[in-house]
Amino acid sequence: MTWPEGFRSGFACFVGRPNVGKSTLTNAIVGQKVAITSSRPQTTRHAIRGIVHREDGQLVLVDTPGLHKPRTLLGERLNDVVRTTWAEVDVIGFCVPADQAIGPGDKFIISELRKVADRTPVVGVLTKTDLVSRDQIAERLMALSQLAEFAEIVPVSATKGDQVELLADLLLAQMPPGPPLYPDGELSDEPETTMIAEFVREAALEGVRDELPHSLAVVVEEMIEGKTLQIRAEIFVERQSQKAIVIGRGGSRLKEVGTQAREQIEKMLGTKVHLELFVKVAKDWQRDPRQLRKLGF
Ligand SMILES: Nc1nc2c(ncn2[C@@H]2O[C@H](COP(=O)(O)OP(=O)(O)OP(=O)(O)O)[C@@H](O)[C@H]2O)c(=O)[nH]1
Repeated sequence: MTWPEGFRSGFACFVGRPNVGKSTLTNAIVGQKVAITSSRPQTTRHAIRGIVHREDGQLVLVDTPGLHKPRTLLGERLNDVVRTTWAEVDVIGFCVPADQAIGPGDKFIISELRKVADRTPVVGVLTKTDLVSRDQIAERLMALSQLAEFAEIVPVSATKGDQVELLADLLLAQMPPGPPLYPDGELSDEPETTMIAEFVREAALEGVRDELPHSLAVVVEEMIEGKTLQIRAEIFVERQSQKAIVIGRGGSRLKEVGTQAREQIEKMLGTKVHLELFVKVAKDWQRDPRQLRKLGF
């Protein structure tokens, strides 16, 4: 396989105590729209939180549950999952918040990190820098640097967007050379996305096939991971009259379509799904190349 010269790709995760800003940072790095491929990524067993597509590389951010002091067997199992993730990613971002002193919780995590991933580069991330003074930032950076051997140390504010780009650069620099792991941009290349769209299409056509011959297309716009997988899909028809058919009296048909499609999707993915459907009129979409591509033809 060939890929652009100098291209890097791989997996990263953020670790740290609860509430240090890992999720906010992930969203800031990935951008507004956290476009998740699915609950079952192909190259990793871990939930993907977001993918950064860049000219020079691709950064896949994965989720890890928090590490706890195990008190139960379940706690131990959970910690095993955490450790497996740590051992499998290419770089780890270790987060501590600028508005709190480094404490025993941080030291515990770092020592555990070192046990399972002693060769994985760790980038020290000082989060929430907008909450403190410059002096305080400098002090905290010093303290952080004494905690462990970090490949890099960087102060960021996810809410202000300060240094977030730099952090992405630093993480990417730790990735091995390699091709993109996931297709860029639109989700339509994902086999699972295609299948989800197909389920919705099938359900929408059920019983009204004759009234809507072929003039119906479905695009999965967004999938967001969570306790339930949130899917937002758009059903495209050509004319206003067709829109009315799909929606039905008081939205009754669309509701049925949603229920039927959701059940199929849940069966396929094995997770709970919240499916939101929108019906749009795309006039003459069958003759517009740009629209066609968007609709996956
Ligand atoms: N001022 C400020 N607040 C932030 C920043 N990043 C996160 N926060 C806030 O800190 C809180 C925790 O942020 P999360 O991103 O949920 O933290 P987390 O580490 O993912 O938390 P867990 O999921 O519990 O592990 C939220 O109220 C955020 O709004 C930041 O850069 N600046």
